[in-house]
Amino acid sequence: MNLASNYLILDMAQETYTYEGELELESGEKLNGFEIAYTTQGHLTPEKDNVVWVIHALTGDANVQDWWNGLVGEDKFYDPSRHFIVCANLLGSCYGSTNPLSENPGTGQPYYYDFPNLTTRDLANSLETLRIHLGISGIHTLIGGSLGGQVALEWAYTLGEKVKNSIILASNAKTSPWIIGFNECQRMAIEADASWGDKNPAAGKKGLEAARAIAMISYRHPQDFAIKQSDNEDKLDNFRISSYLRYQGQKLANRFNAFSYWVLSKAMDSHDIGRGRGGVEKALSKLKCRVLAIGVDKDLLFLKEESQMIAQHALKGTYQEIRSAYGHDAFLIEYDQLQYILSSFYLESNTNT
Ligand SMILES: CC(=O)SCCNC(=O)CCNC(=O)[C@H](O)C(C)(C)COP(=O)(O)OP(=O)(O)OC[C@H]1O[C@@H](n2cnc3c(N)ncnc32)[C@H](O)[C@@H]1OP(=O)(O)O
Ligand SMILES: N[C@@H](CCO)C(=O)O
Repeated sequence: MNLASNYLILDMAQETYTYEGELELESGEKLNGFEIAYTTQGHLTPEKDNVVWVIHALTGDANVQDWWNGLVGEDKFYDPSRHFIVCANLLGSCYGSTNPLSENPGTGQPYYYDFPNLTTRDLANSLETLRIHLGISGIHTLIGGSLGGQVALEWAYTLGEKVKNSIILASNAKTSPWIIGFNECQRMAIEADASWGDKNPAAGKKGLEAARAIAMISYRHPQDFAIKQSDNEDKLDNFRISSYLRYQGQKLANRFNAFSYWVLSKAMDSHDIGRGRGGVEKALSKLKCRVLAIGVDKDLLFLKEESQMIAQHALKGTYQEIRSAYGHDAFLIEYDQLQYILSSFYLESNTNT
């Protein structure tokens, strides 16, 4: 960890934080200790005013400079020579944080199907323990897309004045029935795999392939597929899009597992910033930070209207839009537009990072 260094440390290695207490979950269950894998890049200024905390999406990890390499890294918009960049692997995910394949301290065996249900609020609470551990008193910018945006919004609510700017990309304040429906179809695909139910890390792997293929249809726009996956020659079968979706399914199943996918997709379903707080609009109006909600014009999953709604009800909210045929995944890809939108946002408030 580079918190106290006087020197620029641009290299980043993943570290693990262990929380030894009990995390009380919204479900009423308790997680008896957990680990969070995280990375930091750059160093904290003496004023501790340069923290950029990034929260990854459904299948991301703590290595933000890899999956957001057009935005984070040396000479990029968020640059470790100026910013102290933190990214943690979400609880439940399989990239180093406690997840269903981790050992259940109660049994000495992996949790598998006994891993508790998590909500986006639980995920935010687990990040809060890491913030305290790192001695970060204030966050200049909290930023995340999709599931990461949901967790960021939840966390911004409880952080209050400890966060100055929240940037919520292709996300929402409450998960819509449309998104829950997509997630349910994906979990049905996992359940339809005969190996689901086995106590084995590979259980549900074929089902996960199908789940990712279903998800890809929601992450892209028909225009993107028309451009990239149309067949030129006359065909009766073996269409290009079929091989693309199968390939994407295999690619994910080779780097992820069905247990973490299940837990995180359920967490996404649970998201509702207004639960127990008098509703979504009231909760948004209580956010103390500036909120930049960025929608994607062709996002078929997290509709741009949902981002607009965040900006409309947040006390200090702004809406900006990415125009992209990629659809939902544009927030991971459209770097030029993102840089322009982010620059304008910081210029407007004179809160240069
Ligand atoms: C350890 C880790 O990897 S963790 C973190 C990485 N992932 C994340 O953070 C999650 C967020 N990232 C993502 O979801 C994705 O990486 C995105 C959205 C940014 C980009 O998605 P991609 O799959 O790279 O892009 P795209 O949809 O263009 O697909 C390209 C791939 O499909 C293949 N492909 C394209 N068309 C076809 C086809 N018709 N048939 C078969 N394969 C095809 C390409 O060869 C390419 O393969 P490759 O990934 O092995 O190079
Ligand atoms: N493509 C993203 C999901 C959409 O936010 C991911 O795999 O994490």
